[in-house]
Amino acid sequence: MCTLERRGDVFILTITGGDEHRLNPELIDSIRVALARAKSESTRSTALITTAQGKFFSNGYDLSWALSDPDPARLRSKTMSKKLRLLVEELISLPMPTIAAVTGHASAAGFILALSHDYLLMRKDRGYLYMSELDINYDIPRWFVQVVKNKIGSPKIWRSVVLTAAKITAAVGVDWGIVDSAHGSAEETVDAAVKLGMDLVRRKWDGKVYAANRRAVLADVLAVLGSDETVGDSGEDDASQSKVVSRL
Ligand SMILES: CCCCCCCCCCCCC/C=C/C(=O)SCCNC(=O)CCNC(=O)[C@H](O)C(C)(C)COP(=O)(O)OP(=O)(O)OC[C@H]1O[C@@H](n2cnc3c(N)ncnc32)[C@H](O)[C@@H]1OP(=O)(O)O
Repeated sequence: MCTLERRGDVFILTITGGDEHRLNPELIDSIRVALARAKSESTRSTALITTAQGKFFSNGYDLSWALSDPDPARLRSKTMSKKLRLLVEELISLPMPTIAAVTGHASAAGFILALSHDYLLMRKDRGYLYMSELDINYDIPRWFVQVVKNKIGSPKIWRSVVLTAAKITAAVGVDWGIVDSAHGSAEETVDAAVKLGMDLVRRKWDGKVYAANRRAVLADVLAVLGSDETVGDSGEDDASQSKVVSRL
């Protein structure tokens, strides 16, 4: 699950445990509760850092949980997708700057979670940013692509990220304009994130204005997030399931 601590004027949301931090409803809700608490305690001088314990930031959706869905209507995958979209919208609407301190692998939905922060700092000694859908035979959701396009400036990099499923190290991420800065270890990454957060809170921006302006910058993502993208008809065979679930 996750914890929320306050270090001076910076909130640190940590996804805890040594597992893959797969994004299922339980973990997503735990993160959302922490965000709501940070929001309730926010002032003109606060910032949020999201990080994780272990070798994963988040290895993406909890596919085994979703695939074990007894409901032919695939309610589990719809629930997982809807909750992640709510979480991303809440991050985009948070009245304070947000920083992802990526201290481990961030795959697919986990990569999207990291990208949904204003800043992305990453350890350079290990960890990949990895949009893995092509490698695991799933169509990428349109809203994932919208996040990639909003956050990454070059169509050639979109192609590398989505159409080659590149395993992107921090150094390459800096090169490609995805990672703001690369650091020697998980601890150094979090320390750098705290320093960045403290620098940002010194500007004493009005959180409501910050959130409104971020929503304007990410209006294209919000527009796609909100559209009711549901899974297609049930009962399709495995081969076509990726088509079925591609609109999650
Ligand atoms: C059918 C109806 C129901 C539908 C059900 C589905 C519902 C959901 C629909 C999906 C919709 C599409 C959208 C999908 C979203 C998702 O999130 S789906 C899930 C996505 N997740 C994944 O695909 C998992 C991907 N992860 C991995 O493949 C691996 O975990 C990893 C990221 C590649 C890491 O590998 P791992 O072995 O786990 O870890 P490590 O041992 O740390 O690393 C492997 C080797 O790499 C070396 N390494 C690590 N970092 C670096 C670095 N920065 N630089 C260089 N090398 C590095 C590391 O040392 C290891 O090397 P070796 O020791 O030599 O192996």
